[in-house]
Amino acid sequence: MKDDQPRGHCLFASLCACASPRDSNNCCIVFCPRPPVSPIRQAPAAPTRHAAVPRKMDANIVVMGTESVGKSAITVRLLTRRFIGEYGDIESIYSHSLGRELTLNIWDSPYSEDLSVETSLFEKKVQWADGYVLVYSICDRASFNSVSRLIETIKSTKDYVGADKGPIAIVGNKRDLHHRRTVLSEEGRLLARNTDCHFYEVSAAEDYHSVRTVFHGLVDRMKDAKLTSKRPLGFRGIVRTMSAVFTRRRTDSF
Ligand SMILES: Nc1nc2c(ncn2[C@@H]2O[C@H](COP(=O)(O)OP(=O)(O)OP(=O)(O)O)[C@@H](O)[C@H]2O)c(=O)[nH]1
Repeated sequence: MKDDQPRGHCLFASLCACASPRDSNNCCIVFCPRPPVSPIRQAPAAPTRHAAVPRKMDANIVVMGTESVGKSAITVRLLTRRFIGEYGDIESIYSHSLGRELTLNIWDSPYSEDLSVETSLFEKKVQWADGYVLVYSICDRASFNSVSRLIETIKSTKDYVGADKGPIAIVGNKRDLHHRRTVLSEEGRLLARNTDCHFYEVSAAEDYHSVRTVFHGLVDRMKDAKLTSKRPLGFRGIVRTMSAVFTRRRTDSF
């Protein structure tokens, strides 16, 4: 797509940081209403008299963690294979095709200390999610501590479906900054063992494959759990939620 062309149906083209062209399947769906984002797990197969057409499944993953741990960097690395250094503070849900069978929806939300925003969004995230990527920075002890609290909060949320059906990956990011490390790998591993989660260390800055392993591992576990229907949240519901966040932010900045 040329730079001077209009960006498809994107409602917020000037804000949208999505690197995918508007007419591809991998698109930032908060801003572009075209790709389906229904949390319904299995789209009905088209009726056919011939051999069975594989059903496309949706897998929803929420990426959480405190400020600047690299949530957006990890998400963008997975989607584009690139590390661009600086990322906007934009609440986004990205849709990404994994082969013909699966669409991965990834909800990347900037950290907010505004508890009223966080609390109202948190339950929606848990309701929506099939799996979780909880990120901390290996150079930031407070971010690691906050992952423990996040796990407790997720597990105590009424819509949480349990570790088998809602797998959680604990991800220590910024492994390239090992000279500034304040959290040992062993601590991450131990936390994962004690909380029935899965542990990874990655560098969004330097390594695509470690990031890919996190998401693919999670998806494999979700497939194992045979995704079941959850209460639909609906695309409109999510867009409204996002709009509320943007409105609030814009107001707050004055
Ligand atoms: N060295 C290094 N820097 C990283 C890595 N991942 C992210 N960063 C940097 O860390 C900073 C924060 O990254 P973001 O991806 O914006 O972090 P975030 O968690 O999404 O931050 P919020 O949206 O503010 O909550 C940026 O300056 C990134 O360039 C990494 O693996 N290594």
